[in-house]
Amino acid sequence: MFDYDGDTGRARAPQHLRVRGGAMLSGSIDVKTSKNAGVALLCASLLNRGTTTLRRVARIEEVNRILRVLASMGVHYEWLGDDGDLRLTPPERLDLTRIDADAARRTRSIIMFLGPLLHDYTEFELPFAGGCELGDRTVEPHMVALRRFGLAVETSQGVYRATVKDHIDPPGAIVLTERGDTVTENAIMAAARHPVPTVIRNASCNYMVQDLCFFLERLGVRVDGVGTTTITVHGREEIDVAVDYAPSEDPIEAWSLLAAAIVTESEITVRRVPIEFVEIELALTEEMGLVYTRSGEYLAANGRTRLTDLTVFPSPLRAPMDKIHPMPFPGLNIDNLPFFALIASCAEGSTMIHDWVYENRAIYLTELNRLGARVRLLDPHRIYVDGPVHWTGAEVVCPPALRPAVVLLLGMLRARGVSELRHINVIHRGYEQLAERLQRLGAEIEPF
Ligand SMILES: CC(=O)N[C@H]1[C@@H](OP(=O)(O)OP(=O)(O)OC[C@H]2O[C@@H](n3ccc(=O)[nH]c3=O)[C@H](O)[C@@H]2O)O[C@H](CO)[C@@H](O)[C@@H]1O
Ligand SMILES: C=C(OP(=O)(O)O)C(=O)O
Repeated sequence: MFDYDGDTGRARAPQHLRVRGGAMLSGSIDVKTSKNAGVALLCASLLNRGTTTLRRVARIEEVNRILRVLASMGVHYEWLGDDGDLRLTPPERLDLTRIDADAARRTRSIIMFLGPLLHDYTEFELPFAGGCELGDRTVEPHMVALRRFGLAVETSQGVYRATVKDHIDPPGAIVLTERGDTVTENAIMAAARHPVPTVIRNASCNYMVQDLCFFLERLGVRVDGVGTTTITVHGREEIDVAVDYAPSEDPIEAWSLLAAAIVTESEITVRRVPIEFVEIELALTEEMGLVYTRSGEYLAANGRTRLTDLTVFPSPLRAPMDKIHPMPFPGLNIDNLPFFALIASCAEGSTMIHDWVYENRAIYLTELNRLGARVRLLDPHRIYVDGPVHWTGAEVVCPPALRPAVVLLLGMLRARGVSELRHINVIHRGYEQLAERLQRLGAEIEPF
């Protein structure tokens, strides 16, 4: 399994990690900005004729892939310094005939080009959306929403062939058939340059959608109802603004780091946690026995998202009374669910975890059994996790899914002896220098 270097486009050799488990972690660590807002904002930059500057963007493969696609269409981008500040300058007209299909097929986020592109292009092709292997992920809700903006899509030979009608009736109120994050973002971006206000119902109000709305406000697009499931977008036909925006911190990275502390029974402080987006995870884990303190709140650089610093302490955990399951925000985030397999393995008793969202993701969590965990697969969506576990080192190949791969790495931090995690490139898709940052907290990890 090879991955590609975002800057050079060259195939990267597989990378592996050797982990000596058992080290206690200590100190504090800052959460980086989110992958999912990062990719949405890169797509949203296509709405703007002016220069888009994004601050502290996570330097991860998912971002690199979208950048490669944007560059292949003629967008000029440059990293400004070493802090992840990124400037994007669009060409007069995009060249949609030369899209980097290889980079595009490696990400699902490419689907979010549809909303911005339908404003200026009447016919274009995009490679099929790809990404982690989590089972089928529908694109139909995107098509249902975007059809109202005149988009028709035929699929053949690995591409979406899009045509856009010249004249459409105002879409008015759109009811999304799924409360998905990227479908909401696509509908918002389609509405952002539509001259008549569009109401979007059953909208996701998750963190990346909020960041996108805050960004659009900076572009002069009024968005009412941010943070609720009914959003009204007051579009502007032309957007030509030199915009500067800083997306907020990643609740999934925050929860990954808190899970690292829990599994290693360490005391660490995770700084810059977007608290609103991990509140349920935290409340649930508190019920399981987690002891933690939180600082006062302060605002993220976007001026809107509330952040806090969380310090977790070694705590004896017990299994929760009820099953753990995800829900659209404000529910427990589906991308945080895999970390509960790890947390439940540290708790006394049996925990049922129900992943109704993805067809394939729960299955990968049984890989924890190689480290001594007791994860029983009831069906493709439900697992029972028995704890507490005596973790032992093992050699494991990363599953082709980001979060389960990180869950394995964190399990290895606790496992007695030496473990090897192979083909960790999948982790680079969503985490910047995770191994190095864990090392700084005291984890004994060595790349090879
Ligand atoms: C780039 C990005 O932002 N990715 C996130 C986004 O992907 P994205 O928005 O693309 O998620 P999908 O549209 O694939 O939805 C995930 C799964 O949930 C199902 N579904 C979703 C909503 C709903 O109301 N009913 C329903 O059944 C879908 O059919 C699909 O099987 O949201 C996912 C679910 O939160 C997260 O895991 C991804 O990290
Ligand atoms: C499933 C995920 O994201 P994506 O939509 O990018 O595949 C994830 O972040 O775990």
